[in-house]
Amino acid sequence: MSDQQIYKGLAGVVVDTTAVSKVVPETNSLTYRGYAVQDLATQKSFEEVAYLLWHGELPTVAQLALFSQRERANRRLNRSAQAVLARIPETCHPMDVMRTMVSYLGSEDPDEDVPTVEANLDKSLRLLAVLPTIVAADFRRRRGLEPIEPHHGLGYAENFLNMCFGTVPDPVIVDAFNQSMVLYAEHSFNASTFAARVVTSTQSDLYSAVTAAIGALKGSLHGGANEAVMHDMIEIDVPERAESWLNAKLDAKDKVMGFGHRVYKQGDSRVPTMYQALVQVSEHLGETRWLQIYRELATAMDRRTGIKPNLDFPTGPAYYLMGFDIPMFTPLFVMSRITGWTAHIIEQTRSNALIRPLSAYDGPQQRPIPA
Ligand SMILES: CC(=O)SCCNC(=O)CCNC(=O)[C@H](O)C(C)(C)COP(=O)(O)OP(=O)(O)OC[C@H]1O[C@@H](n2cnc3c(N)ncnc32)[C@H](O)[C@@H]1OP(=O)(O)O
Ligand SMILES: O=C([O-])CC(=O)C(=O)O
Repeated sequence: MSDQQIYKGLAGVVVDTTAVSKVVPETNSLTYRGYAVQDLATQKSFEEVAYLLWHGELPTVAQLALFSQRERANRRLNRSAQAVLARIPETCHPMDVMRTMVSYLGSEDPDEDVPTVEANLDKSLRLLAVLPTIVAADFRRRRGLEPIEPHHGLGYAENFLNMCFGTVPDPVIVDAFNQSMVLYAEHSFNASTFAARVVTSTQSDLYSAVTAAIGALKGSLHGGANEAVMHDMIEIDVPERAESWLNAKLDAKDKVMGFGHRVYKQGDSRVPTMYQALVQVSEHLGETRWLQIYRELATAMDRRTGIKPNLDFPTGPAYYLMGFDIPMFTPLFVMSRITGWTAHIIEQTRSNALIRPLSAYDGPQQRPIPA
């Protein structure tokens, strides 16, 4: 065995600087470009936060108007992309659709010899605008429904919800959805963002980096946890069963999805805001079963392990209550995190160094090929 220090999972390793966001687990704080995420979630639209992440400052009224105009103008999925979507089997996971569609869109958007910030910002905006159209069309086709065209008179959240459900829901739902988009948008060097930065560091293109990030987000230790949370809650079924279900899970040494975090050990800074959004949605709809299971599980988990919920824990039931099918939850995360990923891709491009760590070899010693 080597005597080199191993940083398994890169835990605790600082690999670069970033000006996009700051996570301070000790004070339970998360800021995007210096603004507290709780303030952004409750006071700003997702479009404003996207602008902030990409440009470093919140938009003026005129800048936001121009940004929204460009976002609205890029929402339609062209015919060739619609045809690709129609060819992807409905039996696959919707995250496979996301990965394939982003890869396809990359083939329609030519690379520059040397990617400029401006060109990458344009590509990022096109993805921000069109991903909701893809998610909504995929959601509807799985229900045997025709897609609904984007509505240029509606903001990002209203338009997306309208494309999914054929109606703009009550402002309570729109607001909770907007908050989830803001809270999911960015989180420093998480696994999917790091995957995007690794791909970018080889001087590959933005679509390749986003495709890799989608693959990383799909896993249940990362974005896929929001789906797993809801499957678990449905299995638990009634609040009274939450504690015994949890104990059986922990006794079997299984992970409980939606709990724990690589960086936060005293609780995820985004959870209180999303929990309030979940409360609002539950009370508005008069359906508090999932909220009660949430409380029972969180209390029992804390009592037994001290491990706290992460953001995927409240978003799971919130998205379910909003009417989304469970396999669509992680694609919703993609719609939001496209902003953080691309902000990091642009930052990595500006100040690049090939990402290539070392490994300590622990295989067989050198040996001759058998005769
Ligand atoms: C938006 C997001 O991506 S947030 C993350 C979403 N992912 C999940 O919710 C999946 C469930 N959670 C987990 O698997 C983990 O907490 C992770 C992967 C997120 C972070 O884990 P790490 O920092 O690598 O810590 P690690 O997995 O080593 O856990 C440390 C200890 O806590 C335990 N632990 C951590 N999370 C959990 C959990 N969710 N359920 C049960 N035990 C847990 C581990 O079993 C381990 O115990 P041990 O020391 O006795 O072996
Ligand atoms: O930071 C992480 O490791 C995971 C996470 O919470 C996120 O990506 O939002």
